[in-house]
Amino acid sequence: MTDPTTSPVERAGPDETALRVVRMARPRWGDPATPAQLPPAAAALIGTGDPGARRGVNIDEIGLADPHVPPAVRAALIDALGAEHVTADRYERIAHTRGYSTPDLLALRNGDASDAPDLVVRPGSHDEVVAVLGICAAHRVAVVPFTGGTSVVGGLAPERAGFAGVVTVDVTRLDALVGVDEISRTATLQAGLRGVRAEELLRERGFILGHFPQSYEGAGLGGYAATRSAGQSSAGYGRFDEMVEGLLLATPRGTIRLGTAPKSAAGPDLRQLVLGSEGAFGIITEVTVRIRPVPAHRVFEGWRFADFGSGAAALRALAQDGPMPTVLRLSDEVETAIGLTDPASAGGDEVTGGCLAIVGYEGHHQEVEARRAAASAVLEDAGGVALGPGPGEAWRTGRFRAPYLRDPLLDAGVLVETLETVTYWSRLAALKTVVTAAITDALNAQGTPPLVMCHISHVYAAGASLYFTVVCPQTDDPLAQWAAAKKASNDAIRAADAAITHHHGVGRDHRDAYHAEIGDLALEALRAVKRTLDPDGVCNPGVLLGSTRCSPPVHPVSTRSDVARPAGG
Ligand SMILES: Cc1cc2nc3c(=O)[nH]c(=O)nc-3n(C[C@H](O)[C@H](O)[C@H](O)COP(=O)(O)OP(=O)(O)OC[C@H]3O[C@@H](n4cnc5c(N)ncnc54)[C@H](O)[C@@H]3O)c2cc1C
Repeated sequence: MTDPTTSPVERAGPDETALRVVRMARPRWGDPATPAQLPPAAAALIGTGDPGARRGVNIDEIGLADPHVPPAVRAALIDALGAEHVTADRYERIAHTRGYSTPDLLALRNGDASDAPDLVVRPGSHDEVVAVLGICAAHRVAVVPFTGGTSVVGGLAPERAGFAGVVTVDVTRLDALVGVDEISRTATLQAGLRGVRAEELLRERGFILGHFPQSYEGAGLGGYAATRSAGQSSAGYGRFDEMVEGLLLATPRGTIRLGTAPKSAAGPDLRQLVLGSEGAFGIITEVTVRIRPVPAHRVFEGWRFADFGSGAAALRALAQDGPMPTVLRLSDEVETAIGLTDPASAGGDEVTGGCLAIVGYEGHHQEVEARRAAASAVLEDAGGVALGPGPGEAWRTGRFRAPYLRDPLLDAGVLVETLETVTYWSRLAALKTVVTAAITDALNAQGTPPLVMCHISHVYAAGASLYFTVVCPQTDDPLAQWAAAKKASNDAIRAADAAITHHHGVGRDHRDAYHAEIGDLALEALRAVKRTLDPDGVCNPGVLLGSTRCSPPVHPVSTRSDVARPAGG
C-alpha cells in the first residue's frame, strides 16, 4: 500500500492520459515494451518453481491451415479495398485469432490457431464495409467484425461449418473523429478508433468520453458498442451503452443509421438492438457519443470497511441516495489482502485488513469538493474509515497494469481467469457465496484449490455487478480445468437468477446461459431480426444467437446458385 499522507498531485503517475495505442504481441497482453514481472512477494506467495515452465510455443511454432476462401472472393475483396488491405499473412491471421480470455491464450500457447481467419481485410470507409459484407454474403463466407480483439467470451471465434471460409473485418482504419458538437456535447467517432486514441482526439478539443475499461490499451469504440462495455468510471459517466446517442450499422442488406435525436417516442429504441449485438447483425462503423469537458480536478481515495457486507451497504447508500462519486468500487477481504487493487504491491506485506473501497471524483473543483464531502459523510456513517488519497492514487496509476500480470502467472503454471455477473442488492451477498462455492468446489475436485477474489465495480440504484478473479495451480490440461470451473459458475449464476454477464458480453462462452436467461420466444425474435438483416447468416455465426436457420431468400445476392447452404443453416 502506498503512503496515504502524500497528496494526490504528488502521487500522480501514468494514467489514461499517458497511454498510447500499442500493438500487442498476441498471445501476450499489453505494450510489449513494458512487460510485467511477477512481484517477488507474489511469486513467493504462489510458490511457483520455474517462472517460465508453461510459457508455451513461440509464434513460429503455431500450426496454421492454408487459407481456403474461394479465389473469386479474394479477387472481389481486392477489387473493393485494394490489395494492401486484404491479407492472408500468417502473422496477421494469428494476430486476429480469437480474443484475450485465458482459454484463448492457453489455446495459442498450445500452438492451436484453428480459429484463425482465412483472410484479414481492413476497409477504409463505411461503404467499403457494406461492399465487404455483400461479397461475403454472396459467397457464404463468414465475417468476424474485429476492433481491438480483446473479447473474453469467445466473440471472435465463429462457427466455420457450412461456410466457404472466414474473413475477419478489422475496422481499425476507420479511425477518424468525424465531428464534435460542442453545444450538444456530443462527438461522432468512427468505430475503429481505439479507446486511447479516441480520448486523445477528444482531449485536443477540451473533452473526454470517460470510458476506461481495464482493456483500455487494446479495445476500441466498435467493440465497446457491440458488447455494451462498462468502464471503471461507470458510477459517474455511465456504461458505454448509456453514452451512445447514435450509430451507423453496415449490414449485408445495406445501412441503418440510428439516433436522429437524443430521445424519441417513435417506436422502440432501435439503438438498443444494435448495442450488444456482437457483430451478429452487421458491423458498426460510427458512433455518436456524449462527451464532457476535461475534468479540472480529480481526487481518488481509499476507504476501509470491516467486511464486505458493510462496504456493500455503503456503496448501496451512495447509489440509491447519492451523491455518486465518479469511481466507486469495493474489494472483498481476499482481494484486499492480496492487494489486487494495486498490482505493484500484489502479494506484498502491506496488507490492509477488512475490505478496501476506492472512491474517485472528477469534475470542477468546487463541485468535486462538495460531492466528496457529502459522499464521505455517507461512507463514514456506514462505518467506513478514510485512508486518504494514497490507496486511491495507487489504484488510479496502476489500474491498467493488472492484466499484465496474467502472462507471467500463466508462464509459471498458475491458472488465472476472471468472470462477472450482476444482480439486485437484495440478492448480492447470496450470489457471491454461491458463485465462490461453485468455483471452489469445481477446482478442489481437480486437486487445485483456488483463491477466489471478488469486487464490486459497477453500482446502480437497484443492484451491482460482482467481478471474480480466480487463481490456482494449473493441471496438465488447464483448458479442461477452467472449463469445469466456468460451467460450475455459469450454472450457479443461472440458478441464482442473476444475469450471465454484466459487461463482458455473450460471445460463444455465455451463449447457452444467455438463451436460457431470455427464453425461447425472445431468442426467436432476435433470430428473426438477424434473418432480416443477414439472411445468409454470415455475420459472426455462432456468436450471441447460435445457429440461425436461413429464411427463404429476401435479397438478390442470396439467390445465387453458387452459394452453398449448410443443412439447417
Ligand atoms: C484484460 C482485459 C480487461 C477487460 N476489462 C474490461 C472492462 O473493464 N470492461 C468491459 O466492459 N470489458 C472488459 N474487457 C472485455 C473487452 O475488452 C470488452 O468486451 C471490449 O468492449 C471489447 O472491445 P474490442 O474493441 O476489443 O472488441 P473485439 O474484441 O474486437 O470485439 C468484441 C465483440 O464485438 C464484435 N465487434 C467488434 N467490433 C465490432 C463492430 N465494429 N461492429 C460490430 N461488432 C463488432 C466482435 O466480433 C466480438 O464479438 C476486458 C478484456 C480484457 C482482455
